[in-house]
Amino acid sequence: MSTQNATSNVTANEPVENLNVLTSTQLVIGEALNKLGYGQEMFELLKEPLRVLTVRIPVRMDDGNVKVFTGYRAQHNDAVGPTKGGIRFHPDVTEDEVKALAIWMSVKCGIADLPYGGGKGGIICDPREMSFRELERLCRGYVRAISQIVGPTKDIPAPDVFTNSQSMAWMMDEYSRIREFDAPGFITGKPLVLGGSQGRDSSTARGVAIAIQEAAKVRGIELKNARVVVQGFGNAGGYLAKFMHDAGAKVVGISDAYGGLHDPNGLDIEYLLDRRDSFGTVTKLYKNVITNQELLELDCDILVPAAIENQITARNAHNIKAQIVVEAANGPTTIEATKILSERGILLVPDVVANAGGVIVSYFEWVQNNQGFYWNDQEVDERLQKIMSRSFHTVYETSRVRKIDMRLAAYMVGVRRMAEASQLRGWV
Ligand SMILES: NC(=O)C1=CN([C@@H]2O[C@H](COP(=O)(O)OP(=O)(O)OC[C@H]3O[C@@H](n4cnc5c(N)ncnc54)[C@H](O)[C@@H]3O)[C@@H](O)[C@H]2O)C=CC1
Ligand SMILES: O=C(O)CCC(=O)C(=O)O
Repeated sequence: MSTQNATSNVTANEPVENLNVLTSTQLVIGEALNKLGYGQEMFELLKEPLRVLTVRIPVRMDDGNVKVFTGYRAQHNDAVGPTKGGIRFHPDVTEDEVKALAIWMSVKCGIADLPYGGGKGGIICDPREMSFRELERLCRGYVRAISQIVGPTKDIPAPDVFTNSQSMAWMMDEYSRIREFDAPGFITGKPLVLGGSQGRDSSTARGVAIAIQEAAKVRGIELKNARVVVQGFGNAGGYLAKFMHDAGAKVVGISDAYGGLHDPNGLDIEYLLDRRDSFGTVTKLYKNVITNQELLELDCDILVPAAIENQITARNAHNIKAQIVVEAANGPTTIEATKILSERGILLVPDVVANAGGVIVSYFEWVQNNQGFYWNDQEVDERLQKIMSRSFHTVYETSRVRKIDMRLAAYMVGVRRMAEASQLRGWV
């Protein structure tokens, strides 16, 4: 093993804040590997995905014209097992973003001790502007384009931003047709009747709620009447707002891509969920909306970014009022902002710990598909609870003992198994 500094080819003190999620992730990976005693070779292996496929997907639109979409599938590291991770449909998808998302999946699976490496997919598109049938054709076209590199024992996709159980159903059907056998274990997040798991729909938020409970406990905050702000009102944010409301907390702010709603006395979450569309949009129905930036700076006890990347940055980290920030979204806080929050004594529970509930129940779904025997709601929930609280405390203790922030602690915990497996396979 080389003893050279693992971060040597990434600039550590950039004068301008780094908003590139891939290079900023590489900094943390490098720092974690250094602390674990690994050198440059391991960093070279883990700093990028092993495989990234770029595909062009022609789709016949409803008006008769053909539109060609660009998509990606990245597989970070499969030393531990098949790669796993969601598929994102969003106009801002980039190759670097998909690569970073795949690396985060590896770290997440390492912390939760799931037998997977990380993968992720994305298509540059705006599903809010597409019809149901156009979306079906896009989902099927994407599966045809990536079918050679995915599969139940190779790489198992799942939902992410602007994809859902219907998208998974189409993708599973297309894969089953190509392979000429029924293949429910190819993808997770499916509808229940197609081999989905109880609890997968709400599992990301359920996991975030468990992380919030544990964080509140260590900070001595009562959840009852705690003021919570949630950015993003889709799968993760919507369920989370409901769980917080059900736990007796006061959800004083929520938002979607078009703005936020604020009521210091608590919002009517049931009503808002009822009025929300399938893309997690609700604020378009209101005149008095605040911006997403204003939302993040609201007076509250617990802040949950549950939308997209780079929302808490060096520009607004000094203005965050919450005592606890729990990342339901992937990558919502920059490295610079992580430092600022940590210096200000704010407890930041990072994405790779907090939002792992989704992939944990996806793993349960895959196990159930493989064994052909299905668990009830309670069995899923108990297993999820166990893994989530174990992950939280392992990372929290590492951060306390090493006197480092929870993000770096999480990476130390998360990369260890993948590094060891890569070494045992003789890759490094
Ligand atoms: N769905 C899942 O199982 C998991 C999701 N996540 C992460 O949670 C986050 C949210 O994902 P989902 O809830 O699944 O997506 P979703 O598609 O169900 O909802 C996304 C929400 O974010 C809002 N949004 C989109 N662009 C925005 C912008 N520029 N500014 C503010 N809000 C914006 C949308 O309006 C919507 O309310 C993402 O970072 C995703 O990677 C993490 C783990 C698992
Ligand atoms: O459920 C899964 O397999 C992946 C979920 C996901 O994409 C994520 O955790 O970011």
